[in-house]
Amino acid sequence: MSLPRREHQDRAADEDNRGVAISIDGLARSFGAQAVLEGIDLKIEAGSFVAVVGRSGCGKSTLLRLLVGLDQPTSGSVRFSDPVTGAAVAGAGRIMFQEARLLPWAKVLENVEVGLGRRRSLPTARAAASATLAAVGLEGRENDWPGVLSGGQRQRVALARSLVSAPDFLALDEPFGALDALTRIEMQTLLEGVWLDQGFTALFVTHDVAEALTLADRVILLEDGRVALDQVVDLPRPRRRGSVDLALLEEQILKAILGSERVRPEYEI
Ligand SMILES: Nc1ncnc2c1ncn2[C@@H]1O[C@H](COP(=O)(O)OP(=O)(O)OP(=O)(O)O)[C@@H](O)[C@H]1O
Repeated sequence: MSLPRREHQDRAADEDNRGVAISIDGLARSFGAQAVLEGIDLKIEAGSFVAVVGRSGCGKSTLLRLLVGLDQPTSGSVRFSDPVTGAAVAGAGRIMFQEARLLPWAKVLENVEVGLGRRRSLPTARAAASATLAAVGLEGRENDWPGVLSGGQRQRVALARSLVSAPDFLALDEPFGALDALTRIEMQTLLEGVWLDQGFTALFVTHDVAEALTLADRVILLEDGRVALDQVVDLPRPRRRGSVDLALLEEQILKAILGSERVRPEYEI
């Protein structure tokens, strides 16, 4: 099932846009003597899609965990605010991981309802979970057990569980990293569709620079605990995979990550 698409530009002006603006100031996190994040300063526009890339261990997951309140910073702050009034709002973000982390003893629909927290006892919970499941292309699979689903279908359920509460911010930690190449493209298209439709602010961690450029308005490179590159991706959607524009940006970001002398010939344009 496909979702209705709205143009990105239209969505920015849409009063129903529910994304929050995020202001990250001097955010630092150390584990013992290891300073993982050393002072991250970022302003994230409400409803934007920001990708975070960087070498393994540079602190991408640590940043996401701090943003959704799964961890506390050593210093610095994160502020979520209403884009219209500027008033601070309590962070109501959700996070999606590389593994679906479904409850094996609960059916698909119940797994989605888990995303509602205490609101799952409301009479509207079941309908909300069904509608969200349909929006991720799993209509009719409500009563399946997670064990019978493919990896891609399990990630669809995980996405539905993240979205059912209508979050204003969604953090995604390599959500498609374990999927095969074709399923990954399908999931990227699905995610872009629900993001365009629902207007939440998205922060997406990936090792795959091409994936970041396909989806994001902005690509942030983390290195040595800081933002080493902040690249705006001002290309129309849906982006054409393999286009020259994307390839040029990919080369630039890979050079920033690997160092220009270490970019292998296949990345040269
Ligand atoms: N709870 C923790 N206790 C101790 N060290 C931690 C903890 N969480 C993360 N680290 C360390 O912080 C560093 C950054 O980890 P993080 O998972 O944020 O990196 P990453 O960029 O997401 O890596 P990858 O791309 O491999 O997933 C690593 O050296 C890791 O061992």
